[in-house]
Amino acid sequence: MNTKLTELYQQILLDIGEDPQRNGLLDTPQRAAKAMRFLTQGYEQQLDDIVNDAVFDSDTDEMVIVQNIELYSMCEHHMLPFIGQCHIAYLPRGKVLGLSKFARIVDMYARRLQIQENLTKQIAEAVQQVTGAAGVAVIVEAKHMCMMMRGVEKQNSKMKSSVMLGTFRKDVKTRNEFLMLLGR
Ligand SMILES: Nc1nc2c(ncn2[C@@H]2O[C@H](COP(=O)(O)OP(=O)(O)OP(=O)(O)O)[C@@H](O)[C@H]2O)c(=O)[nH]1
Ligand SMILES: [Zn+2]
Repeated sequence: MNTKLTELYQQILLDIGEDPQRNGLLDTPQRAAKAMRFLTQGYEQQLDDIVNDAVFDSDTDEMVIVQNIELYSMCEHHMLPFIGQCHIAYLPRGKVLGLSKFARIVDMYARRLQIQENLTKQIAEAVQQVTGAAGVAVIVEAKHMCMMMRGVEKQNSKMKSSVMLGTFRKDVKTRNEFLMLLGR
């Protein structure tokens, strides 16, 4: 498969002083292109397809939390990975979302070039949109390779970002209940 992206990776190898013809690198441009397509496949996905009508009627209005969803994204400044976890809570209002769909929503937005703040907001707004919930809370905690492998080279710092919508934003008690259930 000789796509444009494959050719560009060949060029990168030359540019960094490598020999794309040496044995170990022969298939590398193609592999790297395939990996990059995978890591950015979120651009080709739509929320409706991801959710696939897995929104079910329910009369519960109690808080639901999906915790520790792994997250692999890439920062839009350096195109280096940031890796962490996402926690999502919502207050259903007549509808609940299929459990796996929270992880699919996280992946859809994570597999794009992102900054963590925007990623957090996009996940929260998507959950709000598909569930019509009374409130949505999202926390993302992640380590950024651009801060670890290069730049300031800090190995232990972690970024935490949160977005609170609806009741989670307006009502301190609800927010505190969420944080308590998360173990914060
Ligand atoms: N707020 C935010 N900043 C991020 C995120 N990912 C990377 N950054 C930051 O984006 C900034 C880009 O800063 P620049 O000064 O333009 O780039 P740089 O010279 O490579 O910066 P250094 O990383 O400080 O070496 C850096 O401070 C990064 O740490 C993110 O998800 N959110
Ligand atoms: Zn970065």
